[in-house]
Amino acid sequence: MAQFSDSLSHLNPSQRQAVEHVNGPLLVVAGAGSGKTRALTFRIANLVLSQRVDPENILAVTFTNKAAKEMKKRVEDLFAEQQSQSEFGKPLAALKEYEQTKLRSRIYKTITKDLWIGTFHSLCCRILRFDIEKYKDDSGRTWDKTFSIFDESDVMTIIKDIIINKLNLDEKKFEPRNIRYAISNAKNKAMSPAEVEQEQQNYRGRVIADVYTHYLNRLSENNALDFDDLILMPVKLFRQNEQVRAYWHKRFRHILVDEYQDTNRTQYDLLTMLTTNGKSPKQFDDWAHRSIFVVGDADQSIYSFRSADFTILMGFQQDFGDGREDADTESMVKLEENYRSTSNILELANTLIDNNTERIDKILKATRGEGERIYSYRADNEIDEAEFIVRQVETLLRRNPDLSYGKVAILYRTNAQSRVIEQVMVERQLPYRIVGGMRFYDRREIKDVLAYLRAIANPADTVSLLRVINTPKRKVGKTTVEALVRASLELGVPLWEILNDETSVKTLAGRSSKGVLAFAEVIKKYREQLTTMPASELAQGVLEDSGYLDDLKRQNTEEAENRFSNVQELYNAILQFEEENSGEDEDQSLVGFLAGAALASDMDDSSEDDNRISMMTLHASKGLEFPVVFLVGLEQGLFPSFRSLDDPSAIEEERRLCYVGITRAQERLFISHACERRLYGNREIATPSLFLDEMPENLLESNTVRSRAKRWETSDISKPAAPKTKRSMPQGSGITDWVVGEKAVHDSFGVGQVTHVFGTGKKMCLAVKFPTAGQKILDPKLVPLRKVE
Ligand SMILES: Nc1ncnc2c1ncn2[C@@H]1O[C@H](COP(=O)(O)OP(=O)(O)OP(=O)(O)O)[C@@H](O)[C@H]1O
Ligand SMILES: [Mg+2]
Repeated sequence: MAQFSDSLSHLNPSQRQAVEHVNGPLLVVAGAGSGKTRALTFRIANLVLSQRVDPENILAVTFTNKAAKEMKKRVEDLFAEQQSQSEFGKPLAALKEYEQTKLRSRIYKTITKDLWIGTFHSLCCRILRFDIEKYKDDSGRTWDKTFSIFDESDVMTIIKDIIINKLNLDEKKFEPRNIRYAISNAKNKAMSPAEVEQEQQNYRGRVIADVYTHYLNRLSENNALDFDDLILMPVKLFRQNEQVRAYWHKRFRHILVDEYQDTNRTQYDLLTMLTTNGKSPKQFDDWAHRSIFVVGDADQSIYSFRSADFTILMGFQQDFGDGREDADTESMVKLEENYRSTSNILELANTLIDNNTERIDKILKATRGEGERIYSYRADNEIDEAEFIVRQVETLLRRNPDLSYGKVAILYRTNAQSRVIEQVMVERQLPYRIVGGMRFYDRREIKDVLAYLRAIANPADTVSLLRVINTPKRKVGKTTVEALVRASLELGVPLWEILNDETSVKTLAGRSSKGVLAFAEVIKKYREQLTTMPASELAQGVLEDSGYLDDLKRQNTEEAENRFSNVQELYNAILQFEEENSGEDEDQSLVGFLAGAALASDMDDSSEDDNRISMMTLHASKGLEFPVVFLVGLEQGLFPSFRSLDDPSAIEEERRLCYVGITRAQERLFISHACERRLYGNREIATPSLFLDEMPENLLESNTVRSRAKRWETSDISKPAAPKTKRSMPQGSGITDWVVGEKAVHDSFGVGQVTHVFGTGKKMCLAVKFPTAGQKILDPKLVPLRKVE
């Protein structure tokens, strides 16, 4: 019978050493395309298939959804091949199609359910779905399992609301985006609002701390987390609760991390706590049945703006390797052969990265032939650049029958660059897809549907309720919404409690109350069926009852049709989720689906095999490879970016990004720059990138003699005018007849106590708590309310 160890012959001796090193810590460092990810996936297969490790004991982490998907696919292939040999005695390809499908679907289950392969965010989300109820933050805030995950636009909505409406600040002086950035930074450094204030010691620091506090409250009131919390919270929970930590430590006996150079401190803390159960790695003495295996390349560290720190990679051996008494094996393996690129491409990459000073020299030898020279194109402008790409793709495909659109990638520095290229591709009818660009889950209609579902699943999620309270239009105006929100804030109860009470809604919403009540009715109806109705049925029901689908149909425009088919695609995703989780003890609930959706990226990824040109930013291209690569926009101020121009270490990071881009190419690499470019609305003369200057002439072929780079002096990127500051709600100062604490008699509800007085004079309303009917908001001018003497 074939053994998995036979497959190890597809590895070189160093890779094999890495794969077969079973317990203890191991670091694999190596340049691009040297088979790090391959070693990691083989190692997973080897642990399960040769070492008989239970898949549940394995955790493999990486940074992007696309990379995680790729990793799952590679592991699935290895498992399938092995299973086919041992069950049928022949290779997978020799099986009948239905046998292959059956085998693969069985393996797919193991890989997605037992084996944890995913991004840091998805891993943490899964942990929190088990244990979040055991967590309490420093101010006693708590969350429950139905938590929502707020994305960047939800977060900005909250921050803006706090700055403008809550604190009445000028958003021009305190730009929401900057404040958001400061808060995220503080969170990642585990700083509390008080510590932020202390550190800055000025008015701005006080404002940030203030917004930060309100923001934290708002998240917990909504039973929601942001992306920073997803990783921080498990770390804090592990510090707080030894039992929880010990459970996960025991479970993940083998931890594997790809792209380790991009870990930040929090992620490092999480990994260490899982590995050593809170002990310092040096003191940890139970390596007999566990391992931590990390692979990375410091030259590909490109996420310092998200606090990634490649010194963590460099410190691995010191942290985990040295000083261990049972360190009988080496704790580091180097891989020195590149299997991906032609030697011309590799030499270009190696020469470029050699200009960085903050690096450790390493060897990366080519194993493939010289290949063709790199073609460098100087375009007149961005349109000419796009036309060049399209022309080249057409020619390459005509001349080379083995090539197809799916083997071509276009990489750029910023998302904005894609538009012109897309336009030309559409004109020339070339199929393409944007990888990780406008995410499926960021589209308006998808966010609307998810908001409905989140509002149903999580009663505290006010942000979602507000998103759809008037979508489709139900004649619920801004004033009504403000009145409802104000009441919930003043009473300190979730908005839902107000919406769920007919009397209160009628009082506050007046003529709009019909729309509000209809909306609340739908949410209520499905909330009652949350645990009994399958997620797909629930989604369909809510979309029909809310009028959302009808509204799209009625619009009868191409755009609405598009949106309609996206909504259908989401429905398909829910069905798929249910199928994948159809086992007895599996989570098929709406809450389970929503957690996955919050973390998913581009749904286009699912059609992996389709034959389209891939377009993406350089950041999104990490870990991937393509036979043909176009690296565009090599201009000063664009790549390297203008922000990095006066900062040597930022330039080094841009250079690493360029290194990542070049090393994605297997056979052919095209690089281009334009002499003039319109970007962010301004037409600018562009100067070739300094990186072009650093590339050896003998490797390049070009449509022009290159001129030496001149620095791009200025970059006047004007910001769009900020919207006008909203006025805060007027505060009356009249005297009311009613005071808090007074008793009131209502014809139907009986005797109650006034708990709150809203507004004054004609606008006055009361919140009254009745022993049987609960809290109601009432307008004493409209309903008979008597005082009790
Ligand atoms: N020993 C080997 N023999 C033949 N091909 C190999 C070998 N190791 C890796 N490869 C191939 O080389 C290519 C690069 O491998 P892989 O993606 O694992 O590299 P990597 O080091 O992870 O690259 P990156 O740094 O870009 O993430 C892949 O196509 C892989 O299948
Ligand atoms: Mg890799």
